[in-house]
Amino acid sequence: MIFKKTDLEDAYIIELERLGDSRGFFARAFCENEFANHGIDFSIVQANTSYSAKKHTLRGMHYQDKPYQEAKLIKCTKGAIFDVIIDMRMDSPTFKQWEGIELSEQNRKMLYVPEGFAHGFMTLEDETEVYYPVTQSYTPGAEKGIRWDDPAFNIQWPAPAEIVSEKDESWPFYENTVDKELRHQL
Ligand SMILES: Cc1cn([C@H]2C[C@H](O)[C@@H](COP(=O)(O)OP(=O)(O)O[C@H]3O[C@@H](C)C(=O)[C@@H](O)[C@H]3O)O2)c(=O)[nH]c1=O
Repeated sequence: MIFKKTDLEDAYIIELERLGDSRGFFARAFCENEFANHGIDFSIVQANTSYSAKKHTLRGMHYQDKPYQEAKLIKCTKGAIFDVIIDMRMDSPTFKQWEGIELSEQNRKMLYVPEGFAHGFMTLEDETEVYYPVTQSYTPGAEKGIRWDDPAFNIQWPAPAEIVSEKDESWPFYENTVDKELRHQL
């Protein structure tokens, strides 16, 4: 696995290290030891698949509150997404910064999302599937979100969002509530 630092502290783009032969190639999609070599303890407790029928469906921006924070390893197995993370850790040098990367069936890249980051994506093709192991069980009471179009972050999505869930439409704007909640947790 090839780990490449992103501009955000502790987040990585991971590319496959292909061992090719006449059949095709073999590559690790996860390796506990290689993660440990990068200082990451990634203990999978759940793995999710999401399917979106339509291009420009947007899911996000999601995270779980302390003590249920989760790390995620995002891989697009069919179609393509613009995957976005925001560093929500108040003590991080990249606090409140966002980064986006295209993950696709073709490029086979993965994004390692550390605990304390909000995560979301926009599909770039119809019939897109995303597969992602996570390090925490789903905890509905700890589910949090911020709006994908929040001016506090100004995420540059590649297209207007066409399909968004009611839940994602109803997340608060950061400056109104999230900032106060996060400060309260410190
Ligand atoms: C996330 C999740 C949802 N659900 C249920 C709740 C609901 O009935 C249905 C759909 O949930 P949501 O609308 O929250 O699904 P979705 O908007 O796809 O949520 C996901 O978005 C991406 C961006 C992430 O980063 C994930 O961690 C997760 O938050 O599935 C579970 O049972 N387990 C889970 O782990």
